[in-house]
Amino acid sequence: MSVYIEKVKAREIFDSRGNPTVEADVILSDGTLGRAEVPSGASTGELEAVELRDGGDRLQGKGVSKAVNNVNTEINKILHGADPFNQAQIDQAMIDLDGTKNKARLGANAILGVSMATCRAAANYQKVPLYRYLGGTDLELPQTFHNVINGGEHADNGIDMQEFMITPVERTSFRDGFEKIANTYHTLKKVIEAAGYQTGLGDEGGFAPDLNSSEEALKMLHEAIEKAGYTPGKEIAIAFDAAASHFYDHDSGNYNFEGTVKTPDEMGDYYVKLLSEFPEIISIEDPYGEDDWDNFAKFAKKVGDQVQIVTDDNVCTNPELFRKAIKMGMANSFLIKLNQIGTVTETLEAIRIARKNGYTTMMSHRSGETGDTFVADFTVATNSSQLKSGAPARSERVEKYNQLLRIEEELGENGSRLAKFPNDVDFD
Ligand SMILES: O=C(O)[C@@H](CO)OP(=O)(O)O
Ligand SMILES: [Mg+2]
Repeated sequence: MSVYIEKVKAREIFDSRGNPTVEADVILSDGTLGRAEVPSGASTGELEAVELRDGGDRLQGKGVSKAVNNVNTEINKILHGADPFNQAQIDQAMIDLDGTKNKARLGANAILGVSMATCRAAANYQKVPLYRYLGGTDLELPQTFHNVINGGEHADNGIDMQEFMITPVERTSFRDGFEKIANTYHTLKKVIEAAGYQTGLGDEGGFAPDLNSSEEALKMLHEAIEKAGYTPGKEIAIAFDAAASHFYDHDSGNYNFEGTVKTPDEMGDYYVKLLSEFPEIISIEDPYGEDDWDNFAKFAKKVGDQVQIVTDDNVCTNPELFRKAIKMGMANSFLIKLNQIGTVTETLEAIRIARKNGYTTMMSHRSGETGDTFVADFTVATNSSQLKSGAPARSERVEKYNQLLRIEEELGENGSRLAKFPNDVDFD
């Protein structure tokens, strides 16, 4: 082996919500550096790998010095001399060192930082872009989903559903699609202002007007698409992440949704009504709570042939949980978040399982983000076809899209393939 890992080290930096998070460096024996920053979620699934926080409370600005220390001591010790091109071996060594099922001892934030930084160091050593190092050839640019109205745990307003997204359908290039999204975003601001609401932003850069209903948010999106000069469903479509665990009542099994109590069936009727009112809705994420697998599966079976149903909080990018969901037929799409599982290798395994079983994959940022664009390269490298990374505003979100613009340029604007929704999968 000509080059090996000389040193691994980490430090505490801050994320887009002003909370401490981990940055990891992997330094190779020839001095090559790979660096990665770890994002952090708010609406986290119960079964996510553990983000190690000093004092344990993830949203109170608590530090990550324990996770940083684990990188600088134990992880540094076992990875010294390791082959940076053997990603699977490196990830497995950290999993074994941790010794728990959910990375609770060393912290998924510690392990993921090193896992991603290793990919970067290897790519830098070979002097190839990250997406090439991880993905090789035959790559496509994803369809992007932009959260432009924020609710739920991402905003302080009366909307219970978490994310209202717009996505470009008909587009001649990635750039063309992104320009259409930016135009719609600017028009949406005017629509919200005209209706007399504030246009302050939520965690993911979308507007957070104090509306009282999700339906009202969808109406505004519909109006903004039209006023921007596009046809809803043709050039620009709509998707939402209900993140329903947030309004699920575990005791009664009902949903406390925007001033009403709905049974699971009533919740389903509500979504069906939204689908008929807004036929431009093409994707629904987490319509049911994370403990409500049966109703989730029932709903997916009912409408899954007409709309993409994405599962996030229930399955947490965990290959084992993916298998359970597939057996139950509980959705037709998986959300993919690196830090829910904690290593690059396990994330690749989750994507492979999804693909083999005809599920689409939507790659995702976290609501607490950094300037790191790893997720953009990773989406292209894995041909994940879909990426949600927030609004076309605020640099921790936009940098991911800017990276995709650069990748499109590198691949050759006319020669690059654009992902087709829904990832060439037939929902029937
Ligand atoms: O629920 C989600 O899909 C994510 C990302 O948008 O939010 P968070 O990072 O807060 O879990
Ligand atoms: Mg979600």
